[in-house]
Amino acid sequence: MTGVILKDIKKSYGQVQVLHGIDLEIEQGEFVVFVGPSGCGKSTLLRMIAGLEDITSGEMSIDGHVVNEVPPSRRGIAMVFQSYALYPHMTVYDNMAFGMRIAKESKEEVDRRVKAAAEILQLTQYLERLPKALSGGQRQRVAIGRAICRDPKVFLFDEPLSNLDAALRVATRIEIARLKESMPDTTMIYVTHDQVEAMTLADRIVVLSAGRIEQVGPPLELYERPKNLFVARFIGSPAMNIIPAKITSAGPQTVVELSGGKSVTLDIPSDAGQQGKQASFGIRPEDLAVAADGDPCLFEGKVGIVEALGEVTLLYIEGLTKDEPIIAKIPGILPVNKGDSVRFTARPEKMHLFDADGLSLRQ
Ligand SMILES: Nc1ncnc2c1ncn2[C@@H]1O[C@H](COP(=O)(O)OP(=O)(O)OP(=O)(O)O)[C@@H](O)[C@H]1O
Repeated sequence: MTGVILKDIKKSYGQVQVLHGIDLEIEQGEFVVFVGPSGCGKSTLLRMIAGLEDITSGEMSIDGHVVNEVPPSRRGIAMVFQSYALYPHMTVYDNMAFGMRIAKESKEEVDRRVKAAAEILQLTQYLERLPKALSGGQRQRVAIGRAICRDPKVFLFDEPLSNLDAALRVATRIEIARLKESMPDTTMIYVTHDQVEAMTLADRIVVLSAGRIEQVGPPLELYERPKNLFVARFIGSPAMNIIPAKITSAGPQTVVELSGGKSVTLDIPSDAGQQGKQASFGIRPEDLAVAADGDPCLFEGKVGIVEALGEVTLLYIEGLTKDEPIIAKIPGILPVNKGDSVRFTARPEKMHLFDADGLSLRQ
């Protein structure tokens, strides 16, 4: 069964078009995360699903019904924002019960739903407290609890963790993962800037750029098989290294010459028409390794900066690309110093190649 369908959804503010035709089908019970650079239209799209923004053109359905003209209160959605917006003079219990009391639910039903939501979110012991006596993470859980009590068909989250400090973010993210498990039939749509939230919570990630969808897929598919340079650079942190290259031989395997002169053979096929064309070679920092004797050398580079984090060492290698250094993320502690020359290797299946238009040549 389908949860939310967007067909050629466009949005303009006056003369400025911010969404250029979004097509997306979200299954009932799916957890979908919207990511993309600031200003790409994530929040606008979410607010259009909520009914807080008009749809300029296109068709939107929720649960099989076209909702373009349906007001927010009748869409069966609940939304959790960055700012928790709790009533400061009401207890946690009353904050969560408020919407149901307005809707004239029976006292027993209100009590049942508040207690069930508090149980899911581990808020039972805080029900009599006022919001000011809670941490930021607990307050956000109350805001989520209030939304659960409305028993929505679709749950919308607009960067719900961005006001929390690092430790609370992790704890609350885990609460949201648990919430997803406990509400398997509820469709969830979540906007975030945070890679870890997107990678860990999503069934599918939607990558947006300048009001268009770049790619939709499960997190690891986007990580391992980005369709284009934009997604390759956007998913993963530190970002994928991109080295300008020229295709010197096309065929079942492709041979490229990296800027710097090194020749690399990739297990990626290319058409004869690619011969002689410019391309971009991609390798993730975590897919680079220091070459041992006998390993094929991908390239040799001089180390500019060493960041020893204990768990991993980040090496910034200079001279291979004009603007940004190549980054290598090597597990553990490495006896390497600034100025050392290091030979790197990588497994062929971890290499990426993009044509002159930025499209991946991997099938
Ligand atoms: N009410 C408005 N009037 C005019 N332009 C708007 C309005 N709301 C948003 N925009 C513009 O629409 C574009 C998309 O904004 P939106 O808030 O959806 O981006 P976003 O991807 O959520 O960004 P961020 O990650 O910074 O929150 C931006 O260029 C923004 O300036």
